[in-house]
Amino acid sequence: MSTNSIPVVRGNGTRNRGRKVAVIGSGSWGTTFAKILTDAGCDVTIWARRPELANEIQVARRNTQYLPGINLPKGLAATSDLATALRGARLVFLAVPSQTLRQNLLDIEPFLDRRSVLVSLVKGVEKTTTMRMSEVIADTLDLPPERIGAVSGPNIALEIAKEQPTGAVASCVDLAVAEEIATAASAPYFRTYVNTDVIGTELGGVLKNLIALAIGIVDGVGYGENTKAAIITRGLAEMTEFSVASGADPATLSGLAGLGDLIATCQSPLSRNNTAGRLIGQGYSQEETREQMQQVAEGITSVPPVLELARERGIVMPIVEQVQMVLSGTMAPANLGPHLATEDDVPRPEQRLEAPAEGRWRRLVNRMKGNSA
Ligand SMILES: NC(=O)C1=CN([C@@H]2O[C@H](COP(=O)(O)OP(=O)(O)OC[C@H]3O[C@@H](n4cnc5c(N)ncnc54)[C@H](O)[C@@H]3O)[C@@H](O)[C@H]2O)C=CC1
Ligand SMILES: O=C(CO)COP(=O)(O)O
Repeated sequence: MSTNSIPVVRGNGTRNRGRKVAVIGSGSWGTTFAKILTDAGCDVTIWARRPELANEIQVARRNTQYLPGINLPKGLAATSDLATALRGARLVFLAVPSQTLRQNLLDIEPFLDRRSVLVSLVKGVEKTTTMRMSEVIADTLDLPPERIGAVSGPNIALEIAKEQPTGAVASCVDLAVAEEIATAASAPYFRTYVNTDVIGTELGGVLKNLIALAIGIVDGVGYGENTKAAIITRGLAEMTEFSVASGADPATLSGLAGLGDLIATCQSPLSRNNTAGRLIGQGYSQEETREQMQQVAEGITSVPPVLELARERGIVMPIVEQVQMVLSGTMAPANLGPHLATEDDVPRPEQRLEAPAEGRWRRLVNRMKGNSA
């Protein structure tokens, strides 16, 4: 059963004394998350692929490429050696691109403590398998679900690195483990709640990226707030329906990992997915957009596998379908929008219900649980 949004007391430095944790990946989110954990009082080592970046973090207390202008905390250790990063770490936070996670897991496997809990901070699905990141972890390392967690929420890295306050959800099927993760990751400017709905927590982070792409596209075209509000609102309905059909609790999608992250990503010019969409809306090709982006925009990679899963599950996602058509060049960006459906994609009568009604979600949940009601 999911226990949504149970607040966890903020870390105060002493609660985490002696708690050894590792962060794998030194991009914008890995570095910011390492700062949160350090500020929460954990003993943190961050791993960077490039020794020069590890050195910059360790010595200059900076990560100028990913977090310009941010001073990193003194206690944060950095290394490019996996064995050093992982030694004694009970919690291992993963902040690498979704498409490299499987290989990164194989690389870290020899150095993992046999009690380690692996926590995904990644908001993508694996393209070749359509797996969520917790599934990739279980598949690669053969870990039980009690040793796999996810953290997600409205978490634009640079804002948090500047200590602008926000929250997130730590999720694990074992509530005690979710609480352990949340305690480690609760700093004065970062409040972490817990739930046991890993599927909903992960899918919220994956799916909001697709809606943020749509928002970026219509922004690039020059449409205003009505268009964006319609896409956000209908986007949340698509996210919820897909997630529930995948086994999630609908309440998770109304929380920080769903609606919260959707709002942040759709509104922020710092969002890479939003920015990628905007470039596409302005007429740049997908290739040109990828070239211009210096950082990961997970949504572009997630669109095809999410649509594949949606079709398998009998879920219709008109906005995500339209994003796919724009990305593949078969629809003009100016035609994206729920109000602009062409004759071919006019919603079927059952899709015209303004929101997926409670009863419809309940039927989906029952179907997932094997009940016929
Ligand atoms: N930046 C943000 O605000 C947030 C990002 N996330 C998620 O965190 C994940 C990581 O994203 P960011 O740190 O933002 O990306 P980023 O683009 O800032 O950094 C990616 C990092 O991965 C490294 N990398 C690239 N290929 C690699 C490989 N083969 N093996 C290991 N490392 C490799 C890069 O060198 C870089 O350090 C993504 O799934 C993203 O959706 C989640 C919440 C917030
Ligand atoms: O996940 C994020 C905010 O919660 C970051 O979004 P982008 O990957 O679009 O920058």
